[in-house]
Amino acid sequence: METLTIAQLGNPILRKHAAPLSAGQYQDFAPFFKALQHKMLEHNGVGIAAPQVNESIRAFIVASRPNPRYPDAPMMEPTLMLNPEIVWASESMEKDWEGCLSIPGIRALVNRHSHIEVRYDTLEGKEVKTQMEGFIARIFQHELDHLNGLVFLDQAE
Ligand SMILES: O=C(O)C[C@@H](Cc1ccccc1)C(=O)SCC(=O)c1ccccc1
Ligand SMILES: [Zn+2]
Repeated sequence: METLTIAQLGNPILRKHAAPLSAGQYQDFAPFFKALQHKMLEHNGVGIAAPQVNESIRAFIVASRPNPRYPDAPMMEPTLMLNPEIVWASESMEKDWEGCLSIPGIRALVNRHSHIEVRYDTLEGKEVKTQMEGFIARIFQHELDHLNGLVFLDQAE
């Protein structure tokens, strides 16, 4: 298991637009994605994006779970999402608290779309299209920002 370190705010990699992966590369990155998930769990994250561990590629993990801040958050298996996109976003927005593994100790209120429709590829190269709402939609938007060189403080209220 390669040891990864989490880039902190100020590291220019967090401000880059991450590169898409070609389907032929998915399996090559399998060991890295295992290490990425391990790192997220080590830090009790509910998500993590590849650029946060210095790999500027369009991949992240979403792993919602109930927690003190979001007691009714759904429990979901950590899900790896490759080349993820939002294909539709609701007009309605919701403000709630977020944290970031790259900006420890800071919480901020962030406005996010309350409902989104997303698409992404799985490691096996299968395309998934699905709707998200609530805390999962929030995590997805937070992680997608990381792929586009944004952090939650950029749109904090
Ligand atoms: O930096 C990351 O991408 C991980 C981040 C994801 C995230 C948390 C809260 C809202 C949206 C996205 C974290 O997991 S930070 C860890 C943490 O602060 C937290 C954990 C559980 C619930 C809420 C925050
Ligand atoms: Zn973050």
